Amino acid sequence: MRIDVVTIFPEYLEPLNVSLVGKARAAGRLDVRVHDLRGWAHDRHNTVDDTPYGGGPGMVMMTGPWGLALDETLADGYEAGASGPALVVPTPSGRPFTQALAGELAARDWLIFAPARYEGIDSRVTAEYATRLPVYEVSIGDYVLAGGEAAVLVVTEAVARLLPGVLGNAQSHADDSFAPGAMADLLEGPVYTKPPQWRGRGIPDVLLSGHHGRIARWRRDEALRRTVAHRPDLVERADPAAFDKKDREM
Ligand SMILES: N#Cc1c(-c2ccc3ccn(Cc4cccnc4)c3c2)n[nH]c1N
Repeated sequence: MRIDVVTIFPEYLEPLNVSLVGKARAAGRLDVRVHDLRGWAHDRHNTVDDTPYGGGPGMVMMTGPWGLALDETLADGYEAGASGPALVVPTPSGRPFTQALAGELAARDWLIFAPARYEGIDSRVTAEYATRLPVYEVSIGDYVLAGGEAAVLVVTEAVARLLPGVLGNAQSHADDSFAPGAMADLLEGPVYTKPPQWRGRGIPDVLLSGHHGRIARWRRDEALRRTVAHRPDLVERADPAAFDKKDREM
C-alpha cells in the first residue's frame, strides 16, 4: 500500500517513522510519502487560507494549493493496483471511523490523506475530487481537534495493522475488539502476564487451568462484562442469537 499525506505540518507525521508503521515501511509493506501543502502555495507568503464566504469565525483552507497538490500527487505515475487511489479527509463532520471502515481502507492499494487545519478545506475540493476517485470523509470521534493530522496517525495505524504480514500474530486480528466474527461488537476483556503475584494481586485461576474451552468462555464473559459496563450501546444492538453462536465457537 502507498499512503500520501498532504499537510501544512509535515513534522506532525514523524510518528509514522516508528513502531508498527515504521517497521512496515522499512520492510517495504508500506510506502508513506508526506508532502508540505505550502509547496503548492506560490504567493510570497505561501498562503493556504482565507476568510470564509458568508462570514463567521476562523479561516478556510483555499482551493488553489489543494488542487495543485492533489493533482500532482495523483499524476506522479504511480502504478496503482486494481482499486486505485482513494482520498481520505479527516473532519469532525465525517462518517465515524470504525474497525469495519479500517478494513475497507486496508483493502485499497493507495490512500491519499488531506488533513486540514483552521475551519477545514473549501468544500469545492472534496466535490471536485469525488468526481475522480472515492472520497472518504471520516471522523475519529465525537470531540473536536485543531486539525486532521492526529486522525491521519490513527487511521494509518488502524489500517496498517490489518495489512498482510504487518502484525506478527495473524490471530491478533480475530481477537480485536470490534473485529468481525466472534468478537464483533465486544470490547476486549482483561489481560495478564507474569509475575503470577503482584502487590498481593494474583491471576484468575481459570487462566492457569490449561483448559482452553473454559479460558475462551471466561474471556468471552469478561468481554461481555466490560462491554456492558463501558459500551452498553454495543450490547443493545447485538443479536442475542450471536452470543449463543459465540458460545458454540468457544
Ligand atoms: N477526524 C477528525 C476530527 C476533527 C478534525 C479533523 C480535521 C480538522 C481540520 C480542522 N479542524 C478543526 C475544526 C474544524 C471545524 C470545526 N471544528 C474544528 C479539524 C478537526 N475534530 N474531531 C475529530 N474527530
